[in-house]
Amino acid sequence: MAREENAVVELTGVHKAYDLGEGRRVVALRGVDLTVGEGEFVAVTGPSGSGKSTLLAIAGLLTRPSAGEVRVDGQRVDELDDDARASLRNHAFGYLFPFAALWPSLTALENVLLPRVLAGTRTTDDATRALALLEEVGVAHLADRLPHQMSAGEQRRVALARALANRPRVLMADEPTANLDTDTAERVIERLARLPEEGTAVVAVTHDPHLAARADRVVRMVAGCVEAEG
Ligand SMILES: Nc1ncnc2c1ncn2[C@@H]1O[C@H](COP(=O)(O)OP(=O)(O)OP(=O)(O)O)[C@@H](O)[C@H]1O
Repeated sequence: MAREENAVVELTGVHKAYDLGEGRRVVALRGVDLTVGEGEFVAVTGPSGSGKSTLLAIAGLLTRPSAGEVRVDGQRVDELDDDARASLRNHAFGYLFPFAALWPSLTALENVLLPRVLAGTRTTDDATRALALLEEVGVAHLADRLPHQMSAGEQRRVALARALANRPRVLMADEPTANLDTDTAERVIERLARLPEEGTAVVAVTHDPHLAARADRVVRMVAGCVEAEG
């Protein structure tokens, strides 16, 4: 298959089977091709169990495919060792899940700074930028709060700020608006929609038509295959 020049993440012929033990397995992906271009916003939709989260986990280097190829900036990454994949995750990817998963003993600001510490790339203006990221999603006034001192929606906004701390090449978002009130969901969608112009591509698994409507491309999964793109 011809490779696109500006592709950030490329999946080619990706299969994924989960082993349930005793010889049983579930086939989650059946030969998926997906290309995410630089600064592109891709929404992934489809019924429950169709393989959306598995696709996101493989494209985000959180899971290895059973077969097929995964490339980041043109380089094969499915066969890299765990350390190299972890380093790439820290430097090139941001992640957003339907739960905030903040570090409970760190304040909101410290949570946003954490990816910089983990990537070993901290600079003196990080705190200013972290505060600006919190400001963009309307929670800068909570910078000193611990996660348990914030509402679930506030924690999710802190998690979005944290996902952007390393200026990722790609943000992998799994149901980023699930269980959020309308205002918070709208705020999250607006922030995601601005990322492409900042050079960050977005892959968002979603059931939310408001979010899908803002994407450059909608990929629909059915039974482990990409059904259609629109
Ligand atoms: N860790 C796992 N072990 C075994 N089977 C799994 C595992 N994760 C997912 N599966 C199975 O793989 C298939 C695809 O699951 P996946 O979570 O990717 O679907 P999805 O489209 O994201 O679903 P949903 O919209 O319900 O979150 C399903 O049949 C699921 O039961």
